[in-house]
Amino acid sequence: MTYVTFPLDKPLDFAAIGRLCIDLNANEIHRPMEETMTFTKYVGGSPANITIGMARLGLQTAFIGKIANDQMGRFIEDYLQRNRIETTNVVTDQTGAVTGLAFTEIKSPTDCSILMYRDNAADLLLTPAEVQESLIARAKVLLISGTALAQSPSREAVFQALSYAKKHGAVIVFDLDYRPYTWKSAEETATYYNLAAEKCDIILGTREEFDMMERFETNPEKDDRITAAKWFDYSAKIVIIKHGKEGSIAYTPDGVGHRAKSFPAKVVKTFGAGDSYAAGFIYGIMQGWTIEKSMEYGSAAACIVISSHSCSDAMPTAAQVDDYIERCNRGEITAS
Ligand SMILES: Nc1ncnc2c1ncn2[C@@H]1O[C@H](COP(=O)(O)OP(=O)(O)O)[C@@H](O)[C@H]1O
Ligand SMILES: O=C(O)C[C@@H](O)[C@H](O)C(=O)COP(=O)(O)O
Repeated sequence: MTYVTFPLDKPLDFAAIGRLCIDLNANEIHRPMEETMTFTKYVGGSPANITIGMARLGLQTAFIGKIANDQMGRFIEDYLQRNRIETTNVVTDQTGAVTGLAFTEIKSPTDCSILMYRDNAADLLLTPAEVQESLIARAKVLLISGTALAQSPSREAVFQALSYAKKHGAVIVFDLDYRPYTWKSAEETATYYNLAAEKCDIILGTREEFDMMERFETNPEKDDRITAAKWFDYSAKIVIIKHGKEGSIAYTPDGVGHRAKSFPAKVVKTFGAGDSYAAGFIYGIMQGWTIEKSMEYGSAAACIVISSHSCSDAMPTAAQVDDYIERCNRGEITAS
């Protein structure tokens, strides 16, 4: 059964809009941030990670965003280009804004946290006029990520991108990517998330992210089926609710709840799971695979990333995902 139809005549497989940042991941793991002395620098930002994931899987990709006019901004642009990601709509800020930083603390395979430095971050300064309609017109898929809705003018830039995507028939994916510290109030957050979600074909988020969106609704049992059903009255064809290690469930308008097996992983850190899962899942759906097979692919990609030190740099190729699945099926990989 096909739930989403992609405009196959378009040359660009995937475009994402939003945050381009830096991850500084603790080198000394299994200790708190207070005792961590050194970090390794990677490109970060959830939509950037997903785009890197899609490029590694062999797709034609582009990014729409704004970088700081500094060494960090140039590092990000160079990394995207080395990964064959089109940067014609990566705009350089001219106001002195800086690159957002995410310092990660890896206390244990299950206890990780992120300290974000996002004052005057360049990515939130992308304006609607800077979003290239011609790029979105070429794309089969546009991915938006919730954090870009947190402030103007990036919020308006995302809504402008959504309107171009609708006009030109791109499939729209919404990764909720809710980072509370970027927002002023819970009411504002829920309002803009709901307005954006109405326009999207595929919505992916954790149970906690959907809880935030249901602030003005009644779902006392936090029932995934009730959560998903709302969006089928708008544009959604697939709604995925993620439950960490327990796996995820994908709902479709026919009322089916699709589940897929998850895989064991030797976990180094928990973050990066959602981004790699999104890349693997969207890739699978774009290949015309079933929802279950696509979810399985996303889960395997997630296992590879959480077993590694980085998020972006660890994004697997298709051969690496296939190999991981085969090794799991042969019982060669066990959980940590
Ligand atoms: N510890 C784990 N072991 C195996 N797979 C995992 C683990 N944690 C996450 N995953 C996989 O990654 C997917 C997304 O993870 P999740 O933690 O829900 O997202 P996010 O990183 O956005 O919070 C899960 O549905 C699951 O397939
Ligand atoms: O999104 C960020 O700004 C930080 C990411 O690069 C990061 O490492 C991360 O948190 C990944 O998020 P997840 O995939 O939702 O766990």
